[in-house]
Amino acid sequence: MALSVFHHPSLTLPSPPPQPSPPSLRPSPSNSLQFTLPAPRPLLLLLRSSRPNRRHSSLRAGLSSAVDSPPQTSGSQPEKKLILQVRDLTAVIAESKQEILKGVNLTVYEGEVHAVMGKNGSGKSTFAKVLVGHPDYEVTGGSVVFKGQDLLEMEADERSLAGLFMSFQSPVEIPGVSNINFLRMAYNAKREKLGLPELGVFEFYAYLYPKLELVNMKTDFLDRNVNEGFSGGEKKRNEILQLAVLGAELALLDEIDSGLDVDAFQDVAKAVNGLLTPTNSVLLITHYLRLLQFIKPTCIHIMENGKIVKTGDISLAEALEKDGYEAIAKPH
Ligand SMILES: Nc1ncnc2c1ncn2[C@@H]1O[C@H](COP(=O)(O)OP(=O)(O)OP(=O)(O)O)[C@@H](O)[C@H]1O
Repeated sequence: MALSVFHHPSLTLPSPPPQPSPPSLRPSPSNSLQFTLPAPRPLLLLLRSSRPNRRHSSLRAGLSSAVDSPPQTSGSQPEKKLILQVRDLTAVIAESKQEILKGVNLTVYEGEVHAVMGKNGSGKSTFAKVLVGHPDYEVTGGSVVFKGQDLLEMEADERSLAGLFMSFQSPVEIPGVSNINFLRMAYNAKREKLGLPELGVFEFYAYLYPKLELVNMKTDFLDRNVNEGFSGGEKKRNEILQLAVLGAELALLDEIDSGLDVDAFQDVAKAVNGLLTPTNSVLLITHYLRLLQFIKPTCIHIMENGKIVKTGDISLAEALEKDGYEAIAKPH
């Protein structure tokens, strides 16, 4: 799921590209859907449920030691804006109350790319999903400040409108909603929040078309239902298309490199790099050094058993590739 898009839509709306090809929207019954969908809370659709993820009342004291990014500024350089500050975040699975996050600490400044690595089941995806307010999880302690606001007090769609985007490891299918309708609804919801007029079908297509090129995606995918029948690689491209359209000040990208063929991997990595600006930030979850050689991280964090246990530079991922987790993921 971003505009140079990583910018807030209001700041980055391009002037309509000259003579876009007419949208491949046919005045068919299926297309009429796009005009009749209920008021857009499209990001909630991606979370599968509209159950809000409210902060648990019994907040506990932090459990782990802080592991932040290295110092961000030096000497006369202008101070960077703090985008995300996670302190001692704990969370459980809402249904079973099993604790998954056991005190996560992480600080992200504007323009930074953070990578979170870790063994299967260590809690990486849960961390990202908790940040976007996924209803499967309940926060039990700690704090998250996003651009100066208490993120945990915000509903999932408010988080998205505030500039947080997540591309899911297993993107959800949304039957009955075409990709272009979904994108337009989500984008117009952001514009509405900014007090901007909605974009009509043709205006939106003009805005969308260059982004399709960015991710090297065929227009055929616009008329198909969101992710329905998409291959794994097509879903990943579609996630990055969503990001390109919606923009984000912080994009959480969960294993965008998994299941991609060589060409798709390069397209996706290039597209993410193309969306990076000095003022937006990315948190990448990945298992592979290869992605981090394309999208250069500011820092790499290793998550183990629901905590970040180590933070370093690219050499951490290199050591991991060479020696595996046992060799490097020792709590300090
Ligand atoms: N909704 C859920 N219901 C039951 N168990 C869950 C749920 N969400 C997460 N878990 C469990 O929490 C643990 C952490 O899962 P998570 O998906 O965050 O791991 P991960 O580090 O992203 O793993 P991977 O690298 O395999 O993607 C796992 O043991 C997982 O089975």
